[in-house]
Amino acid sequence: MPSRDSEHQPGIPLTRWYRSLAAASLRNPEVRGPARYWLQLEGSFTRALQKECRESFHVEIQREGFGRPSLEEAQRLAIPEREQAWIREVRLCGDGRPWVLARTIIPLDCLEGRNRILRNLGNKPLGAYLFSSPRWQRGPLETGLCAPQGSEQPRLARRSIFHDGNHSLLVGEYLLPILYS
Ligand SMILES: C=C(O[C@@H]1C=C(C(=O)O)C=C[C@H]1O)C(=O)O
Repeated sequence: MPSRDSEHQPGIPLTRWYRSLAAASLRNPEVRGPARYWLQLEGSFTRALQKECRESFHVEIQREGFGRPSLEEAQRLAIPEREQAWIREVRLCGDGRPWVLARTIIPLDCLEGRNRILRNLGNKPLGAYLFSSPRWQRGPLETGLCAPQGSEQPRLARRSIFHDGNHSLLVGEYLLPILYS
């Protein structure tokens, strides 16, 4: 069954998540179009975007701090419903314009020890940290269908959990149409 996330903050669209691209395609065949490459890319999204840039790539923080994840996110991460987490929302920008919105939920127990650095990433891409260490393993990619907003807002998204031993964090990436059209 797809899961519906209904408590998101402004900027990140309401999104219905599917276990696979095939399952999402039954609702919206657009996932099989040019966006498919980005939805299924296994390696670092940051690195792949950097390669597409002609001039520059940067991460722009939209929101970073403690907050309450949505109920759906808490369930996905198997953390208590009302527990605070570190929430990071950024725009990944190529050649001066945003290409992707990203929302990351980092549970409290994932911010301890060497992972304390996750609270101080600032404009450094999270992907660079996650993919620089073999400790972090990515779980399966989910495909998201976003509630309709403006024509320049995300319609499609991807999400996965990264695991470091017993600790997990949830990274959602929302593709702006300019990335693939
Ligand atoms: C997980 C990755 O990290 C990217 C960088 C992010 C950030 O800096 O907050 C957020 C999500 C990703 O798009 C990746 O590069 O694959």
